[in-house]
Parts: sequence; structure tokens; C-alpha cells
Amino acid sequence: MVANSNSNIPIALTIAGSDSGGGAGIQADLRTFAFHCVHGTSALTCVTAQNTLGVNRVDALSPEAVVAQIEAVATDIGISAVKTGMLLNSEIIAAVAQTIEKLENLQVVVDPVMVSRSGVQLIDDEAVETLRETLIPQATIVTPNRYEAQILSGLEIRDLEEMRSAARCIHHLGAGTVLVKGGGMSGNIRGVDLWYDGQNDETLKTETVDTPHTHGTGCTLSAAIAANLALGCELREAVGRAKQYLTQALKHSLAIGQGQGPVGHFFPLLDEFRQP
Ligand SMILES: Nc1ncnc2c1ncn2[C@@H]1O[C@H](COP(=O)(O)OP(=O)(O)OP(=O)(O)O)[C@@H](O)[C@H]1O
Ligand SMILES: Cc1ncc(COP(=O)(O)O)c(N)n1
Repeated sequence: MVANSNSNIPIALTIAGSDSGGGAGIQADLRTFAFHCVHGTSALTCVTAQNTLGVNRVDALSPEAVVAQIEAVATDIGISAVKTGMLLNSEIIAAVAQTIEKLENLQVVVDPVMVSRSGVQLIDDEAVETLRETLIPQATIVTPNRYEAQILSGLEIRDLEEMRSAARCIHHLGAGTVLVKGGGMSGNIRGVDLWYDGQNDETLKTETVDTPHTHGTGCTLSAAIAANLALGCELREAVGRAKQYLTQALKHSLAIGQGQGPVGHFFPLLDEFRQP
């Protein structure tokens, strides 16, 4: 039998950390790519010992090891979209920025992972400056959460108007489009995101899902944006679709562990494979 091989499959790359608990990081990204029928490639930056209660330990890879992974993929398999997640330190960020700058026709989704929603700092202080100066200017879109947007803009964010002001400040750093995520907001703007592309701003809302199990929402959203870009969507459509996917995954989140469980990436298959 001749294999029905497919050479036209869209390909995306995630440059991120490993989450041993499987809810965020590389694990969430590759699962999200797979559920979009996008072939996922990866460059690991660090290994976290993490579960639903928090991060116990982080071990970094060398910048050279990170670059070698990106180059191995780019020079052979090819990629049309990349997302960056937890880059951990200044050296890794600078190396990633230098490497992806050389790649042509690449759409770049920067999730500036600095602080998890549970308040854990995931990147050191010097790294914030390097992110601001080297990687954000290359971003097709940058997707800070409330706390990351506060750090990047220097502004406090308590409402939609302040999300709007922060998005404008971050746009000045050189990103093409800024999406300030509202998962960390409260009341009727919890889960409302603010899009600013340098000309227009827009609030993006699906529905607020009432669940404590939100681990990995940011990783999943940025990976889904990259997947949709790899599939050929325009940026605004890619973000809209990604938000729909994320909302469904949140509605099917997993109440596992003793803390904040992860979103349920495989909701499209749940009914098919659920045990009786
Ligand atoms: N309870 C919720 N209901 C609906 N959407 C939500 C909810 N919580 C988060 N979101 C959405 O999830 C996406 C990620 O936003 P969030 O602010 O949670 O990012 P984050 O803090 O980077 O995520 P993470 O928890 O992975 O760190 C955004 O589109 C946000 O609006
Ligand atoms: C490896 C890794 N990357 C990203 C996050 C952020 O995700 P969250 O804020 O949901 O914890 C994380 N916790 N771990």
C-alpha cells in the first residue's frame, strides 16, 4: 500500500519551557498545534518541575542549545509561524531574537511570559529589558497578560481604558499588534481582551467561563494564534479563531491535581473517546 503522505502540512515552531504537569509551556503548545492539524516543532528553553500548585524548580538550557534547535528545524523542515513562550533569561532571549531575525517569511507571536497568573515570576529582571529591546520589535503580535502589560508599559491596569493605554505604549516598542489579555481582570471584563494594531482598537469577547482551572490559557491562546497563522489566516481572523478554541478548552478544563488545573485541549475528541 502506498502511503497517503502529505507534504503541504502547515508547520509551526514553539520556543518555550517544559511544564512537567503538562498544562502550559511546550506541552500545551504542541497539543494546541496538533488540534489545529498543524505539525508542531519545538525548541526547549528550560525544564520546570511544576504541577497544579506551582513551580518548584527551573533548569535552563544554554542559549547555544536553544539556537541549535531552532536552526535544525528552520534549515530542514521549514516553519511559517513561531510562538515564543517562557524564555527565562536575558541570554536566551537575545539568542532567540538574533536567530529568528534571520528567518524569512516568518510570522512571530510573542507571548511575553514573565509572571504567571498565580503571581509566580517566571523570568528575571534583566530579561524584561532584553525582551523589550530585541524580541518585541520583531513581533507580528505580542500577547501580554494584565501583569505583563503593566510591566511593559509602566502603567497600572484596572479597567478597559487602562488596557487601551497600555496597549498603545507597548505598540511603541515596535510590535505590529498588541493583544492585552483580560484573564486577570475581574467583574464583567474578566476574559475580555484588548486588540490594538496601531490604528484601531477593539475589545474581543467570547464568554466568561467560571472556572478556577485556567492553567495554560495564555500558552494555548498564543499557540492557537500561531497555528491559525500557519494555516494561512489573516492576523485578526487568527486571533478570533484562537480565542474561540481557547474558550472551548476552558469550558472543558481539567479538575486535576490539588490546585489550578489546565485547560482541556482535546475537547473535540471527548465525546468520541470518553469511557462509558
Ligand atoms: N475565565 C475566563 N473566561 C473566559 N476567557 C478567559 C478566562 N480566563 C482567561 N481567559 C482568556 O484566556 C486568554 C489568556 O488570558 P490570560 O489573561 O489568562 O493570560 P495568561 O495570564 O498569560 O495565561 P496563563 O494562565 O497561561 O498565564 C485570554 O484570551 C483571556 O481573555
Ligand atoms: C513552562 C511554562 N511556560 C509558561 C507558563 C505560564 O503559564 P501559566 O501562567 O498558566 O502558569 C508556565 N507556568 N510554565
